Amino acid sequence: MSLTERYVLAIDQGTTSTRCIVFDRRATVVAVARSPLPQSYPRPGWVEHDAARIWRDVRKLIPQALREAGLEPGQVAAIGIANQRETTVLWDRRTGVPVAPAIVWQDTRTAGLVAALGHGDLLREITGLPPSTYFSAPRIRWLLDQDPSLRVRAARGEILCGTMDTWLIWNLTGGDVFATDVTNASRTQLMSLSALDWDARLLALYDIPAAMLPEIRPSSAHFGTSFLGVPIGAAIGDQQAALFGQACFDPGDTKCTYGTGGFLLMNTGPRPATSTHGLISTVAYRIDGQPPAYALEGSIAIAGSLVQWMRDGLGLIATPSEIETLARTVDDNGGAYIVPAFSGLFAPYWRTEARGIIVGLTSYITKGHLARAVLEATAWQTRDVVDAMNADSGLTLATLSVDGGMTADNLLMQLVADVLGVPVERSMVPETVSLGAAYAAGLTTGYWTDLQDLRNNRHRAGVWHPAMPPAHRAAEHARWKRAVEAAVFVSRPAAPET
Ligand SMILES: Nc1ncnc2c1ncn2[C@@H]1O[C@H](COP(=O)(O)OP(=O)(O)O)[C@@H](O)[C@H]1O
Ligand SMILES: O=P(O)(O)OC[C@H](O)CO
Repeated sequence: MSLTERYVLAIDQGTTSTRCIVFDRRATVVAVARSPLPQSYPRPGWVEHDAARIWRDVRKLIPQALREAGLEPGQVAAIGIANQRETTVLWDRRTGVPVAPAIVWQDTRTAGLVAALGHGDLLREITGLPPSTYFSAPRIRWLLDQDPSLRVRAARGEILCGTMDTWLIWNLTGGDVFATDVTNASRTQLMSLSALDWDARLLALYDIPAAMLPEIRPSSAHFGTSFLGVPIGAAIGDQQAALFGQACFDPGDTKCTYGTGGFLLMNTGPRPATSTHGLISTVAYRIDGQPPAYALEGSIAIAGSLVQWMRDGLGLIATPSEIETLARTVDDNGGAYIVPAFSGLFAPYWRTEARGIIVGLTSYITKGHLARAVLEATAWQTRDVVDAMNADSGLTLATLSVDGGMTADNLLMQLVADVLGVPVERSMVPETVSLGAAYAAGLTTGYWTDLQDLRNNRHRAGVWHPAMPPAHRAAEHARWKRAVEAAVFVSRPAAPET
């Protein structure tokens, strides 16, 4: 069979679901198999996943996706893995059984540990990341602290540690390959962003034995052979995978994935950028044999979840898509602004203590104005991150590539273009995370030749051009900024993890 008749299978192991998607050479989705992933909240601030279930789901979904596509394993050229980042599991090398539930990236149980650890400047300098419960290292430390015998066994290499990519690779290869990729490793807070290797100073600071950590490989590289006999050609963090799937290969190329939250990444080229404006400096991807590409990242905590709150908390809409219909009943926000700092403000503010507010209320305000303010809040939060990206990178955003469930909202897309003053382009393939993993895997095995081959696959489902007069944009921006100040003003005392 010729190479062009084959397919690539991507695994997208996300926070709320696991998906297996089969793509053809033109990046068309041929089949999708998915399974929801329950989250456990055993205590306030704790969020856990059952890692054994995640593996069982993947084990089941791969054949399911192949069946749906009508394919034999021999027709699959490569498997690529994209995964929720930072979520961490420890397991016994001999039995393959996790020693505890996986601790999810949203979990804040390590707040006290992070505050006590200090060394914020050192962490930022080596890893590009601020001290936070968000990253893996505090979780590994916390797990090892629960049982002193674990640290001893980890030092002997009997207990292994990994993010979901590592866990899946280890299981897919029957325990043969214990490896992660640079993007996932860059979110552990144990890897040097410039050396792209585990950093001895950080391992000492966190008291984590090197023997329990996987080998770090490029994102697009060989990760062994899966149980199907198909090579695993990539592992890459899901937000970086979306950047790759959007073909953001050049410095300045930027994407935003609008789902529950919003994740913006800007490709900053072959050297790490230093952020002085509240962004994370991270690895975008690395293709085997090539220099790495770095990225600046800004996360918006509340985007689509504000729409969910309008539905579930306020009962103003019955489905997310109704937010657009409601917002279109008015011409503007009527002077109302919503700052959705439900769990503080993320990038670029990092004000954990801020709380959500609605300002500008008069008896003129209707639910239509509130719906409009909900969508505008996502647009202005995007603007805040983009301003920080332009300032930190010295580059200027030319267009924003977007994907994710919330991009179904055409009014939101127009508002984002309006407040940024640049075009917004929605990708034809909504599953950009999976596509990025497929691309990276297909490059490894020669299914796709090079980045140009991937660029040729890029098609836009829609483009929105800025239509807001600049003076109006500037005035609205100033009012949004004052609303953000008010959200910080109504703050609660700072939580220790900041
Ligand atoms: N038409 C819409 N307008 C606004 N928000 C929407 C619309 N459709 C979905 N959403 C929001 O998008 C989110 C789901 O997007 P998705 O990419 O599936 O998220 P995730 O991957 O984070 O679970 C939900 O928070 C939902 O409220
Ligand atoms: O699984 P998602 O899409 O919510 O992404 C999670 C992020 O990788 C967390 O950093």
